[in-house]
Amino acid sequence: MANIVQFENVGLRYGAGEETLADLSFTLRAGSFYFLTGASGAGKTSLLRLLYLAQRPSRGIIRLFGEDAVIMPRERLPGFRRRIGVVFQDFRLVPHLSAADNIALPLRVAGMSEASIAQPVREMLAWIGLSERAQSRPATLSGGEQQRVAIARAVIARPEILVADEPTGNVDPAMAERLLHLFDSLHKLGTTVVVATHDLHLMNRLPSAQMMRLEGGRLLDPTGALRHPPVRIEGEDGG
Ligand SMILES: Nc1ncnc2c1ncn2[C@@H]1O[C@H](COP(=O)(O)OP(=O)(O)OP(=O)(O)O)[C@@H](O)[C@H]1O
Repeated sequence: MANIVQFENVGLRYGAGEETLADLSFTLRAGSFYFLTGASGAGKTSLLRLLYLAQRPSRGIIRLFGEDAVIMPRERLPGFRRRIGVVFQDFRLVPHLSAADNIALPLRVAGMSEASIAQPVREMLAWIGLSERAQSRPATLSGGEQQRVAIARAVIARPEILVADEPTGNVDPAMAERLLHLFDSLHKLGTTVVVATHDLHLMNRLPSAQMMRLEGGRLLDPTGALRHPPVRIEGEDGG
């Protein structure tokens, strides 16, 4: 299975103080499911931001889809980001757009015609159980409903990687389980999934997932799944 994400000696420092993240070296396999855990402030959101290219590291190498993402020309970043779906901790739905239009956003950004957008949006709304609320604005939806719209928006363009930051933080246990089921069904379709969570119960529901654990700015590898032999990138080292 291909290595879809590779970090080598990555460090992240905000301002002049200590590094928030230090010596991150790990590999994520395409098609695997990872939980990212760690105490509040351990750096989970920071690691995810590095992963979806919202933040550049202070040092080290990050390879995504086999390419060096740190030295990548700025104009190529949007194309790369479109291959990664993100569920933000605070949803970040567009307030003046309906649920359907929020979900359609990535397809519109990708330049798809209106005629070809309608069907996948309808399917997504049905998948998250919100067909009846297609025209509702985010402010009129419950936290769990907004969460599901955010997830639908993150996955509608079929990203190769799905990153979710505390996606069950605002929902009851039954809804958390349902959301986990949504992520797992994507994973079964081949998407690489990374979910940051504090929720032990949730992690126990998916014993086959790999664990990433941040402590003191360093990454622990409790299931031994994060270190694989580095892949040789074409064109590197004269190769
Ligand atoms: N933009 C920033 N500028 C300066 N410091 C930051 C910034 N973002 C995060 N930090 C600091 O980096 C550390 C890690 O924060 P981060 O949000 O990554 O942790 P987290 O594990 O996601 O926490 P939580 O579980 O509470 O969401 C914290 O000490 C935080 O204050």
